[in-house]
Amino acid sequence: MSAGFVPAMALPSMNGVRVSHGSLAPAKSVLPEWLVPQSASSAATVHILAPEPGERVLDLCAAPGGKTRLAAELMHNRGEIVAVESSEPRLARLRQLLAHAGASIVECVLADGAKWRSGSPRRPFDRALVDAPCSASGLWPRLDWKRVTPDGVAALAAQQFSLLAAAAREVRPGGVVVYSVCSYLPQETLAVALRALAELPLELDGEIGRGGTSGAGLHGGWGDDCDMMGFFSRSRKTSGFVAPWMFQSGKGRPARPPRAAAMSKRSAEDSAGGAAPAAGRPVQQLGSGARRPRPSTARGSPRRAPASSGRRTRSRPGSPTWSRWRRGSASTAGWTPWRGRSRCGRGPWRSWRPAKVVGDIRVRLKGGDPKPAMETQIRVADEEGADWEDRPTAFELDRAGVDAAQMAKPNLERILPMTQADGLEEDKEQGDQKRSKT
Ligand SMILES: C[S@@+](CC[C@H](N)C(=O)[O-])C[C@H]1O[C@@H](n2cnc3c(N)ncnc32)[C@H](O)[C@@H]1O
Repeated sequence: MSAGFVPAMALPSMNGVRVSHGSLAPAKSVLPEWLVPQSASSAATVHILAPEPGERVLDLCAAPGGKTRLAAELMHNRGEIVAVESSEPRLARLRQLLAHAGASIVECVLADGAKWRSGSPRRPFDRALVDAPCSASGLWPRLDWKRVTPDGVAALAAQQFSLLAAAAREVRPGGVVVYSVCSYLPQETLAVALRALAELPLELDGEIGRGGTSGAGLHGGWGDDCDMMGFFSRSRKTSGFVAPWMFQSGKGRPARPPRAAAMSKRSAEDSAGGAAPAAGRPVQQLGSGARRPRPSTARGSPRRAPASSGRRTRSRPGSPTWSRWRRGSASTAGWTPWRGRSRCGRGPWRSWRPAKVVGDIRVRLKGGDPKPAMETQIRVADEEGADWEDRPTAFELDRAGVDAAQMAKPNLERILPMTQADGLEEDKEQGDQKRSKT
């Protein structure tokens, strides 16, 4: 291990790494065939979905299949994944990739995910991933802004909602739905998630992240009802993503979430304030004003108190601003969903900024065959304009080491506390700003 490097248990447990310097091409040439490059955001999304061996999982927008493949891996190739894709050529790529990976539990289906029905209502899915088609604004600067129009974004948002509705329909009560897009735009992220919470029988896990959490273009506007996780990097080779945790309302919700302790979920009774919710109705009305009492967790430890109750409620369902978000006409005036240096300055949303960076995982490849080495850096910038704080680690890539690392627990425990601290910083900073204005 090189001097100055500290062990950071983070990296390999994500099952996905980011090559942040240079192109992926050299990385591919030194990576052994059995080690497949995947972006950190893609990997994290699947860890949020957290499929377990033996479960039934629905992947509604599956091709080219990186997330499906990782899901199959996390399930130890046991259980069932139905991977739906609407494009035939892309479905062919998906099949090829899965065959190459030996993921034999995946059934590939050519269909419009929004209309697809499993046909076996007695066997609903445990989890569903809606990795929806989007403007890909999070992929800037790879994105061609000319292709992104407000009308196009509105259409994508409508499609995302339809896909979410299909997922909500197919998932069992208590099952998990993860919605992810590579976009900063609130029409596709915030507005879709809010609409889903208001109109579908879905409920955010109120435990994770607390207080808006973690960049991703969603930092701030949600008070304590928001559970988002995002990775945005200021580096050029970056992708962003947003992944709200949601789960189907109703009985049967797991008392504790799989894998990440921080992802505990309310029981049906908790989420309805004492009474089990009626099936098919939204159980969480964010705009209702009243904050539910916070029950204790399944482990018996008290939940965190809300950081700043009542703060910034104007974007909640039913409010005029929320309606404007839905129509895509809301302005960001007086609302500060993003901080950080603007890298989106060329688009029609030039006043909107990328989220503050909350974390990034980088990998630098050194050496070559027969023993390539990876040098990883966990980087965090917790203030606007702040430079990265480097917490790198290095390890040698050999088959045994990587296998062991991939079996390790996901990195969410490490990332989530980071993002929670992030929310606290935000509270403090906004308080300071208010004070200096008055
Ligand atoms: C963001 S990509 C998904 C990436 C994929 N989950 C992965 O990890 O490789 C979105 C995919 O959804 C597909 N798609 C778009 N509309 C769809 C629909 N209505 N139903 C199913 N798939 C759709 C697109 O063809 C595209 O392959």
